[in-house]
Amino acid sequence: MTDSTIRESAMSENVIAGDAISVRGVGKTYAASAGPVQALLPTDLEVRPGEFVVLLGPSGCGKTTLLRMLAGLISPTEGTIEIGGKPLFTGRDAKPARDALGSLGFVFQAPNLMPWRKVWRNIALPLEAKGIGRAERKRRAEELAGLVGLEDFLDHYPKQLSGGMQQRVAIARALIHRPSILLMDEPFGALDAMTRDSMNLLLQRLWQETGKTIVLVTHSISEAVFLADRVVLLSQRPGRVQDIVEVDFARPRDLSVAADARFGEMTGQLRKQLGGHA
Ligand SMILES: Nc1ncnc2c1ncn2[C@@H]1O[C@H](COP(=O)(O)OP(=O)(O)OP(=O)(O)O)[C@@H](O)[C@H]1O
Repeated sequence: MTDSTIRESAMSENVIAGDAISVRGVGKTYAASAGPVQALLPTDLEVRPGEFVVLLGPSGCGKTTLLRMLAGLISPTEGTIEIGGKPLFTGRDAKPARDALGSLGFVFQAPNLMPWRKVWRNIALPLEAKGIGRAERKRRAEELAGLVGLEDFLDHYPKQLSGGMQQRVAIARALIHRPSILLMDEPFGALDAMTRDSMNLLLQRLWQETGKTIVLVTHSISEAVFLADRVVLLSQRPGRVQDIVEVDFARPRDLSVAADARFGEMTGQLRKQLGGHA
C-alpha cells in the first residue's frame, strides 16, 4: 500500500463520531493515611459529541482526578458519569462498565512504551489482549502510524525516536481500539516548546479528521486556548468549575492565531483568573 492509501484506509476505519460525556455532581475525596483529602467538589460538566474540551487549573486542583474518573481508572465518591448516554459506573463495586471503557482512549504525560518492542508492536499492544491475530494487528498499527506520521518508523525501537515521536506512538496506541473519546493528561508537558507546537497542530488535525471527542488536561494557558472549543477553568483545591471560556477561532487554527489580539485577551484573562497559580 502507498502512504496515501494507508491514510485513506485509516481515515475510513477510524472516523468514529465522538460520544458525549455527562458529568453530574461528580466529586472525589481520597482516603489518605493522614485523613480524607477532598480533591474535587461536586462538579457538573457536559461535553458535546466531537467537542474539544481543555481542563485548565492550578496544580493540585483535581484535573487529573477528574480525567481519571472519566477514564474509569478511579471511581467518584459521589455523582454520576455517562459516556454516550450510558453510565460509566454501574454496579455497587465501583467497577466501570466494559462497553463504556471500549469508547475511551487515554494518553498520559509519559508515553510508557515498552523498550523491547518495535513501534508497531507498541501501537498494537491493546489488540493482543483482545486476541486479534498478528496480521490484523500489524495492519491496524500501520494505519494508525500513518495517522500520526510515523509510517516510516514501524520497525524502529522507542529509544530510536525523539520524545515527540514517542508520544505520537502513545497517541496511536490509545486510538487502536477505535475509541470515540480521547482523554489526555498533559500529553505534551514533557516536550520542548517547538515540539509541543507541532504536536498541537498534529492533534488538532487528528481531531478534525476523526471526529472524536477530546478532553485534555494542561497547565499551559496558550495551549488550552489554541486547542479548545471550550476551556474549563478549575479553582484551587478542592477543585470546582470556576469558569468556562468559549474559544471561537476558526479551524483549522495555525500557530499565528497566538498573535491575534483576542488570543492575547483570552490568555490574559485566564492568567488573571488563575492568579499566577498555573
Ligand atoms: N491517591 C491519592 N491519595 C490522596 N490524595 C490524592 C491522591 N491523588 C491525588 N491526591 C490529591 O488530590 C488533589 C488533586 O490531585 P490531582 O492530581 O487530581 O490534581 P491536578 O490538578 O491534576 O494536579 P497537577 O496539575 O499538579 O497534576 C491533590 O491535592 C493531590 O495531592
